[in-house]
Amino acid sequence: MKIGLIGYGKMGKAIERIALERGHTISYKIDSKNTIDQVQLNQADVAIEFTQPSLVINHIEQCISQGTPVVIGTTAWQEQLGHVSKLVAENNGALLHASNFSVGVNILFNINEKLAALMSTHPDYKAQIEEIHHIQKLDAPSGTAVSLAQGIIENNENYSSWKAETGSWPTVNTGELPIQAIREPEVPGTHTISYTSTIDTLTLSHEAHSRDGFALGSVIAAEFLLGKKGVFTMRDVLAF
Ligand SMILES: NC(=O)c1ccc[n+]([C@@H]2O[C@H](COP(=O)([O-])OP(=O)(O)OC[C@H]3O[C@@H](n4cnc5c(N)ncnc54)[C@H](O)[C@@H]3O)[C@@H](O)[C@H]2O)c1
Ligand SMILES: O=C(O)C1=N[C@H](C(=O)O)CCC1
Repeated sequence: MKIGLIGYGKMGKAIERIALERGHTISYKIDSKNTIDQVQLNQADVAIEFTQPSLVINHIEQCISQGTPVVIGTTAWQEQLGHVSKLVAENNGALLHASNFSVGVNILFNINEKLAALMSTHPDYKAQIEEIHHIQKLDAPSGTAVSLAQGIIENNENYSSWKAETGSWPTVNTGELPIQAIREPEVPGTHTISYTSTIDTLTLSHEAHSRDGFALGSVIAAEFLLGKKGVFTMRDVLAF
C-alpha cells in the first residue's frame, strides 16, 4: 500500500519505520516545510496524520475533499467530530480516528468501562485519572485520558463530567471526575485510573515503553481503512 505521511515528527518517523517493515511504501512526507497545499494527496492510497491540534481540521478537510482516506492520530479536536462526520458523509469519504492506537490502551478502554459499571454501586470509591507525558506535548489532558473519562462517565452514574486538575489534591465538585496531567522528560505515555475509598485503592494502569505501539496501531488502521467508506475508530479495527 502507498502511505502518505502528514506530519513527520516523533510519530511520523516511527510510522515510516513500521510501515516500511510491513512492506508499504511512503508516497510523501508533509511537515512545516512541505505543507499540505504543496502535495497531491491522492498519490497515496491512505494518508496518516499526526501533527498538531491547530492543523488537523484543515488536514482532514483537504484529504476528504481530495478523496484520500485518512487515519487521524492528532488529539484535541473531538468537539469538531460532528463537522468532520458530516464532511465525510457528504463526500463519501473514509476516515479513522483514535485518541490512542496502541492495542494495550484499547484493551484498557474496554476494561475501564467494565470497571466503571461495577463501581457505579460503590460511591464510596472516588475515581481519578492521571496521565504522564513528555514535556513537548501541546495538549492537556491527553486525548487518551479524555477517552478514559468518557468511558467512566458513560458507565458510572456517580460521574457526569471531567475536570482538569493542576494541584496534587483534587478540588472537584460532586459528579466531577478529576484528571491530573503531569509532564516529565521523555515519557511516551502513562495512564492510570484509580478508585480510592478510606479502606483501599484499586488501580488500572498502562505504561507505553516507546511510541511503537501507537505507530503500529496506526498502520494497521490504515490497512483496515483501505477500500472502506465512512467514519471508523480503533474499536472497529479490533472488533471490541
Ligand atoms: N492517537 C495516538 O495514538 C497518538 C500517539 C502519539 C501522539 N499522538 C498525537 O499526535 C500528534 C503529533 O505527535 P508527535 O509526538 O508526532 O508531535 P511532533 O511535534 O513530534 O510532530 C508534529 C509534526 O507536525 C508537523 N507540522 C508542524 N507544522 C506543520 C504544518 N504547517 N503543516 C504540516 N505539518 C506540520 C511538524 O513538522 C511535525 O512533523 C499530537 O497531537 C499527539 O497528541 C497521538
Ligand atoms: O505523545 C503524545 O502526544 C501522545 N498523545 C496521545 C494522547 O494525547 O493521548 C496518545 C499518547 C501519546
